[in-house]
Amino acid sequence: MKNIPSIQRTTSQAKDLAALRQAFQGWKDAPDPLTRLTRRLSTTLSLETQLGILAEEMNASIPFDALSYHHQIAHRDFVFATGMGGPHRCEYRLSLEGVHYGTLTLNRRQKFSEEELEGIEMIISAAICPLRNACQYIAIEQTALTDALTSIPNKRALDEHLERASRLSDRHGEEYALILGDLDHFKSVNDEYGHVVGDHLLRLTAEAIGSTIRNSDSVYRFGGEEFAVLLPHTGEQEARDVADRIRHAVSSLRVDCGGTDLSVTISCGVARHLAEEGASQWIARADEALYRAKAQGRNCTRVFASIG
Ligand SMILES: Nc1nc2c(ncn2[C@@H]2O[C@H](COP(=O)(O)OP(=O)(O)OP(=O)(O)O)[C@@H](O)[C@H]2O)c(=O)[nH]1
Repeated sequence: MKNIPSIQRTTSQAKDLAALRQAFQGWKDAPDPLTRLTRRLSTTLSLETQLGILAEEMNASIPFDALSYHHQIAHRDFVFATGMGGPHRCEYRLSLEGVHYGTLTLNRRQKFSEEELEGIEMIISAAICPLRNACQYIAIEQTALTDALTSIPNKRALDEHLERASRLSDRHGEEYALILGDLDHFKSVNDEYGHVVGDHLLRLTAEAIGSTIRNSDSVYRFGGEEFAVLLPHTGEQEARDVADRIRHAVSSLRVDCGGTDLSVTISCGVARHLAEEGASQWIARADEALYRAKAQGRNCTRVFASIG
């Protein structure tokens, strides 16, 4: 075993420790605005909460009438705004190591002085690293909830949304329906035309389903060639109609495979949410309905309630 030299305490170390103790006290009690700002920002990875803290701390040093922030993260617009505008504005494109992290705008009724603009830049410089971390956190979270092939939400996102829908349905009596759709004989598409064509068809299917449903509905890639659609404020009959529209949209897809037009069909199972039911039971009933649709000839819709 290697010998570890014994640690000698020197007078300079004692001084360093005293300075550390003093710095800690200062950091803990946060007398200066930048220390307080960075300390508060480091307590959260929520970009919204961070921007609220930034607005509060900024306003304490440089009063403003409105602060807004805009950034596109993982193809989605993130917008934060607080206060009401004013004719004078200063805008900052936030960036760190060449990467853009959004645009921050301050508005005020009075013009900003040079000293104030300098102060704003100092505050932004102190906040940029935590803001970068929060932006990256959103992007990572988004990636974890998105299917890489089709760019639509994945099964993990569906599980989260179904749990939330179950709770809302129980608490407020809102109607929710779930459609599970599974492409028919998809294995033979891969076998005959190859995985590249299969992948292309999966992307087209995701788009076709997405363009068939309302804005308030959401589509997910549930598994390999299986999709799910969650429909708020939707009863059984309405959900069946949506499933039939999805079937029509998917069967209308054509992929040109060197002279032959490839087409597919999809089978759908529908289940509305039942009181006190958790996400997994709800999915299981929709899956049961889908199983019936497959067993009863494919390219058709079956609703769980109508079984038996
Ligand atoms: N190209 C491609 N194929 C996939 C992907 N994920 C799953 N698959 C394929 O989807 C096929 C699913 O086959 P099966 O479960 O037998 O179902 P099926 O052939 O669609 O038959 P039915 O569902 O009974 O109508 C398999 O060949 C999988 O390899 C993917 O990401 N890309």
